[in-house]
Amino acid sequence: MSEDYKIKLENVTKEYDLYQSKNDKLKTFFSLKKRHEVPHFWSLKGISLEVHQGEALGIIGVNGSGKSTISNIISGIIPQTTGFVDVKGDTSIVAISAGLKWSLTGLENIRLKGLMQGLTFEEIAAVREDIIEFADIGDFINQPVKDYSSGMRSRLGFAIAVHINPDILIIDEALSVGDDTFYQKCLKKIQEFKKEGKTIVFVSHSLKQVEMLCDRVAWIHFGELREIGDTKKTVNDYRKFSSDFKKVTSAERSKYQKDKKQLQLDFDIDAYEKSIVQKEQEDHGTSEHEAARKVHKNFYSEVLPTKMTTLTKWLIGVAAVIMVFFALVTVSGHSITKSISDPSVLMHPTYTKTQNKAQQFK
Ligand SMILES: Nc1ncnc2c1ncn2[C@@H]1O[C@H](COP(=O)(O)OP(=O)(O)OP(=O)(O)O)[C@@H](O)[C@H]1O
Repeated sequence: MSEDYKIKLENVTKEYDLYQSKNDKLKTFFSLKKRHEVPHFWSLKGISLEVHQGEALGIIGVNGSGKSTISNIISGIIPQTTGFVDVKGDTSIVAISAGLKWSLTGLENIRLKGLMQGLTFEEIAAVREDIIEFADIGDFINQPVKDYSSGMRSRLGFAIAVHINPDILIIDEALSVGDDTFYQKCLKKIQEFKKEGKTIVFVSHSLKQVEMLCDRVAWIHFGELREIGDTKKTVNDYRKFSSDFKKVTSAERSKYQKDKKQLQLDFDIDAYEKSIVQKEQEDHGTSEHEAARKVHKNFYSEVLPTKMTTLTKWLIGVAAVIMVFFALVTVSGHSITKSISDPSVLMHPTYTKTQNKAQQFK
């Protein structure tokens, strides 16, 4: 892979823990046992791809294959579990389900997204009218977004995203709602973006839209990159898979999906890391130790731990015990040395001076 990229993903995985309830989540968080007891699902099983400046990359795949997970990782909405992610520039995501704050009005959302993108108040004011005109939602701009129809939300989300001037535009199923006039307006805007040399990631189930807009396409299949390359070839291969899949019996279809999902449940991250180490050794002739060190660094250095390690849990436990001890020492009125030599005194507080005096006059 070259360094001349706008977006780079290398061996990216995403794991979700499948907790039965919030209680289970809390228990696992504080548990000192290994968390392997919780079933977990690997939404991405190691994705590597690059998107270049001025390129429009389409992402296609069946429902639940991991397309939105990828677009959300690129946008910085969710972190990857392992792997290297580098995005050079400001991203703006347009997704049916992401971006807008429902309790705020349309106008407040324009301000919020503008500020989040790093625009000044003057810059926001300069594009505000264009956004309102593009979104075409009339007086609703002063209403909370929760009162909008899904089409209105989508129009506003798209209008904001394309007017706050991002380097990278990520469009996740945003064109599937809204009427034809708005759709044509969006297509025109995306084409303008392309002409300006901006980078686009386009997630869609509409193969026609993908063919019209994308220079290359990545086909994601049950968490894996099944194919990436020329739009026509990749889309045709995907069409062939879909039509072949429709021809088999529904029992065969369910079995195929069930088996694929099972592989996502059984995915072994350590074995995957080892396979990358092996490839690194073969490709660069490095020693196993050196390859393992390099791969491990790229695999985990980017990722903030989302779970407490056992050591952290122990340290928090010890800190809690010390805090409780000092609280009891203070309340009991005994000295620290006495409390350490005979902790049972903590259960028998000393009398205060006033109480002692009161005792004398009894
Ligand atoms: N928060 C979560 N917890 C558990 N599993 C999740 C979570 N978010 C996504 N998943 C699972 O990860 C897999 C990929 O989801 P994702 O939304 O990325 O797929 P998709 O290709 O965008 O699907 P669609 O085409 O239906 O939008 C799915 O099996 C989904 O159930």
